[in-house]
Amino acid sequence: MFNKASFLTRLVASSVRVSEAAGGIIKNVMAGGDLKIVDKSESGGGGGYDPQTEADRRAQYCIVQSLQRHFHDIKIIGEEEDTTACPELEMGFNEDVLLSDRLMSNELKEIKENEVVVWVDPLDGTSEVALAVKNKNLALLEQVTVLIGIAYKGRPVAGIIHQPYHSTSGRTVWAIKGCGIHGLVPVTESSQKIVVTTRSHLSESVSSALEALKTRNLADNVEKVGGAGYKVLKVLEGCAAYVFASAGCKKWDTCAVEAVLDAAGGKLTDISGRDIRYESDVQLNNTGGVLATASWVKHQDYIDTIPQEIKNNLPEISSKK
Ligand SMILES: Nc1ncnc2c1ncn2[C@@H]1O[C@H](COP(=O)(O)O)[C@@H](OP(=O)(O)O)[C@H]1O
Ligand SMILES: [Mg+2]
Ligand SMILES: [Mg+2]
Ligand SMILES: [Mg+2]
Repeated sequence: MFNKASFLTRLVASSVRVSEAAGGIIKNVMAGGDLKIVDKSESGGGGGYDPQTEADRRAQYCIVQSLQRHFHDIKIIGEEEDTTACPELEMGFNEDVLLSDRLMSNELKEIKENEVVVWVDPLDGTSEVALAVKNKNLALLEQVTVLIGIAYKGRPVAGIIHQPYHSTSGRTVWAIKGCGIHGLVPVTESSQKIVVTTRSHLSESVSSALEALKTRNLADNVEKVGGAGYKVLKVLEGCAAYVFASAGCKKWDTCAVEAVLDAAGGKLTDISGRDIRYESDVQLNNTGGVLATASWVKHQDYIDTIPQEIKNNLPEISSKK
C-alpha cells in the first residue's frame, strides 16, 4: 500500500512517524537530565537569548537523516545548524495517512520530490524546556512540539505537529491540503475570545497590537505561552487567535502549523494579512509577524484592528539576504 501511494502521501506518512521518533529522542534527553544548552545568539545569531539543547540537535539529526534516506530529492531546511548524530532508526510510516491518498487532488498527487521544501523545527518551545528544567516545572513541557511543514510552489500543502508531552503518550496532529485535519477535533465556536501570544519574546509592538485588539472586543483575555506549534494547537482547541506582532519567528515555526490550521478552516498570515511564502530562497524570518485565527472568528477583523504603524514597522521581506 505504501509504495502504491503518491509521493506526498508517503512523505507525510513517514513524517508523522519521524516526528514521533523525534519526540521520543526529546523525552530521552530530558530524562537523561543533561540538556547541554548553548545560546545561539552568542555565536552571531543576533537578537536576544536563543537557546538550543541536545534535544534540539538530536531531534533534527533524526528527522533530516530519516527523511533524506527515503526521499533523496526533497529540499529540507531545519532550524538547527549544529546537530548530534543518533542511531539510525527504521521509521516505517503511519498507515492512516495512506488512506488520504484517494482524497487528494490530482495536482497534489502529481507533486515530485524535487518540487517540495520541507521546513523542520525539531523542537519548538526550547525556551520552555530550559525554563521547565530551571524551575522544575515539567508542566511547561506540554508546550513543546515537533514541526514538519511541507511546501509546494511556496505555499504549505501538508503539516505535522507532534506534541510529545501531551497526556501520557503524546499526540500527532497532521493535515494534507483538502484532506481534513487528523489527531484532534477543532473547536468551532467559543463564548470567549482568548488570544495567545509569546511568553519569552514580548516586545512593545507585541503588547500594543494586543491592547488594540482588546479595545475592539477581539481579545477578552490574553494567554502568554511558549512555542508557535503549541499556540496554534490552542487556537484549534478554542482560542480565537495567535497574535505575534514581531519579526522573531521563522518559516519553520509557521509552515506546518499553517497547513494544519488551514485544513481546520482557520487562517494564518502575517499581521498585515499577507500570505507567508515558503520557497527555499525566502528570508528565514517571518518579518511581517504572525496572525493565526480560528475558523469561528473573522481574520480580517484582526488585521483591520492592528494599528497601521505596527504593520509599517513589520515589512514583508521575501527574498533571502
Ligand atoms: N526574537 C526572537 N528571536 C529568536 N527566536 C524567536 C524570536 N521570537 C520568536 N522566536 C522563535 O519562535 C518560536 C515561538 O516563539 P515563542 O515561544 O516566543 O512564541 C520559538 O521557536 P523555537 O523554540 O523553535 O526556537 C522561538 O525561539
Ligand atoms: Mg520554533
Ligand atoms: Mg526550534
Ligand atoms: Mg530555537
